[in-house]
Amino acid sequence: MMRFAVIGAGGLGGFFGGLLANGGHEVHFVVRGRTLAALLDTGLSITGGFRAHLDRVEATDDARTIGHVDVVLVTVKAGQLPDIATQLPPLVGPQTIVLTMQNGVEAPDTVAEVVGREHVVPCVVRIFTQLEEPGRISHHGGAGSVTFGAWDNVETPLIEATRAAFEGVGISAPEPPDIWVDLWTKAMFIIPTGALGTLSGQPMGEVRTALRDELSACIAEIEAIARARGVRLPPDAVERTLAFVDEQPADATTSLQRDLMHGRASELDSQAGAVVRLGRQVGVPTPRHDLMYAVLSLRERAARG
Ligand SMILES: NC(=O)C1=CN([C@@H]2O[C@H](COP(=O)(O)OP(=O)(O)OC[C@H]3O[C@@H](n4cnc5c(N)ncnc54)[C@H](OP(=O)(O)O)[C@@H]3O)[C@@H](O)[C@H]2O)C=CC1
Ligand SMILES: CC(C)(CO)C(=O)C(=O)O
Repeated sequence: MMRFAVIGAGGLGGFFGGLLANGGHEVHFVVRGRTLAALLDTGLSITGGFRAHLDRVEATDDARTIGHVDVVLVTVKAGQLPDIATQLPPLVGPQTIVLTMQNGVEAPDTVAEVVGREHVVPCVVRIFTQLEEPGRISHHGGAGSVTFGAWDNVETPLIEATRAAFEGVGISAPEPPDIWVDLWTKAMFIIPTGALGTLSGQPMGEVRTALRDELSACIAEIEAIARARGVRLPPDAVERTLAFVDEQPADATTSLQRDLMHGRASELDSQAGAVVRLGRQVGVPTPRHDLMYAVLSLRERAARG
């Protein structure tokens, strides 16, 4: 059995932490406010395709009370990473690995600045979960997968054991050939579909047909940045991404899209914003993302009040 710390107990943190605790692993949640009170008072439940109920879970708002763990799951939203910087160091011993589960491509670097890249294991989640209320998580759709790998893609016994822990609780966790390819591949899917979907007010079925040329051009902007950064994408990365979009249910939307459509703060800055920033860094023009980011920033500002 392994020792985990899970920072945040929202859709992803509550889901993974709950399943791992239910599977007999030692899991400590690092949470705050209402979530801390709910976890300590009523435990944690997961509904949907995966189910679990835990009357009691270990939770604290101070990671120093936990000490070193084998694995940290960082599950706050990308924009919340700076707020947890002080919670990370007490959890990280010489061997500890820290999985960054955020959408977008910047979280591994952000977390590496705090704990060192030798501890960071970038992670890509292809599972849909939702925080219903503190301590109550729902799972939607298929079983999905979680992929992760070391910064240099070299498998270690601890990463292997973590894979086995996920698999042991029913979560597919295959070893990706190159985690950076995986991370950018998901970004090429989620960022353009989310931004175009929000701007048009349409789900993926409409975006991939009525806006196919724009979608393809947006994906190509992200592809160009990835290549400029040395990510070894396959030659037909754009076509593969379009094919993946085509496989999604016609009414699918992304979490960013749902957040902005409902007037909630979103991960716009770490998605379209990151494309604009990283494009400038490597000298790749991103005119479509520049425009989408500028327009959607007005919505984001309104949502943040
Ligand atoms: N859910 C999903 O299906 C998927 C999500 N992702 C990515 O995973 C990341 C997390 O998403 P998701 O789980 O849905 O988001 P949620 O908003 O459901 O969960 C984030 C949790 O982090 C907590 N949190 C924020 N700041 C702190 C802090 N300083 N200390 C302790 N807890 C904190 C929040 O609690 P509080 O109420 O206290 O703010 C909240 O419960 C995102 O980057 C998302 O893009 C990727 C793939 C799928
Ligand atoms: C599509 C999904 C749920 C993939 O798991 C996602 O990551 C998002 O909408 O932000």
